[in-house]
Amino acid sequence: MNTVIEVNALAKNFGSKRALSDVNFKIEQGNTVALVGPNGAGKTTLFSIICGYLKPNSGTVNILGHDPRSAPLFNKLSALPQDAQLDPKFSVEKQLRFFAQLQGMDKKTALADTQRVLELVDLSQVAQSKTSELSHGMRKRVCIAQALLGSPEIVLLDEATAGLDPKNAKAIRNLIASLKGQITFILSSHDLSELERLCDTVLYLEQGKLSSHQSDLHQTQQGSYITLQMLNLNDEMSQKIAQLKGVTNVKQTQSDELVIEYTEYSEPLDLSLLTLIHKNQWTYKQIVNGRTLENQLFVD
Ligand SMILES: Nc1ncnc2c1ncn2[C@@H]1O[C@H](COP(=O)(O)OP(=O)(O)OP(=O)(O)O)[C@@H](O)[C@H]1O
Repeated sequence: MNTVIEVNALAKNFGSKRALSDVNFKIEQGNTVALVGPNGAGKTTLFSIICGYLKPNSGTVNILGHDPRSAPLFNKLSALPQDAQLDPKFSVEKQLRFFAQLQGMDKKTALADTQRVLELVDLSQVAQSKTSELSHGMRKRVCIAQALLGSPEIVLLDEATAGLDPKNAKAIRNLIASLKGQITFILSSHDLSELERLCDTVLYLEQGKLSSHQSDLHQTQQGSYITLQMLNLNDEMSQKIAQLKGVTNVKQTQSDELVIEYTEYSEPLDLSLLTLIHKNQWTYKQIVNGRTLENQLFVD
């Protein structure tokens, strides 16, 4: 695997405010990375440094073997900033064509690529509309289309689906999923279930520090946990589940949800759980192998 982004001892201050402190991580080619953390954790600052919009106070960032601001990265890294703006006076097609030509495409290629990316975000029908005539969600999708112009190797999307209705949010998730592996994505979002479905790596920032860096999110976390949602969950159920062979810990994470930690035993735990539920005539809503990203990050 090739490392496409390497960040070492990164720090960024705004005056006396320390926004990032000693951040270190590596991202491999084709990873889909979730950048998560509470408000003010430093996500946008980190994005801005990787894109070259901001300079760090100290530390290094290496992208495809180059400094963030260097010419060889032109066209290889693109980004959708959180507050991306379009010019309201021009049509969607004209703006995207302009950005494509800025990337060095001739007029004909720029038009073809504009049409390609508009199709990807399902907006071909508004190509001739001015961006001021579009809804917020449509403008967001135009900005995503812009980030996909050319053939970027790395795409950073800050809150790509924020403000989109469920159908369009799903379409954008499907689009990202379809490009997974070909493009290295870094996605920032407060929607953990969305990131969980799309990402294989998570960077968790808290108060400017990277407090968790997990690779192979799904592979490493599955297997030793089961997340169980029960109807009318009560203490007796938790206690009986805790007594099953192989179970090492049972934690209630929501009013109807248990996260069960276990070590492998000859009988699969999901089977013994189902038998126990059936025997006691309890009703379960869902049994899932592994833990949700939310439980991985916020429940010890
Ligand atoms: N231009 C700036 N001037 C001063 N302080 C700033 C500036 N930009 C960010 N900060 C501060 O740096 C810290 C990190 O901000 P940042 O915007 O990177 O957080 P974030 O994780 O993106 O937050 P959110 O989830 O709310 O978008 C915050 O304390 C913020 O107030």
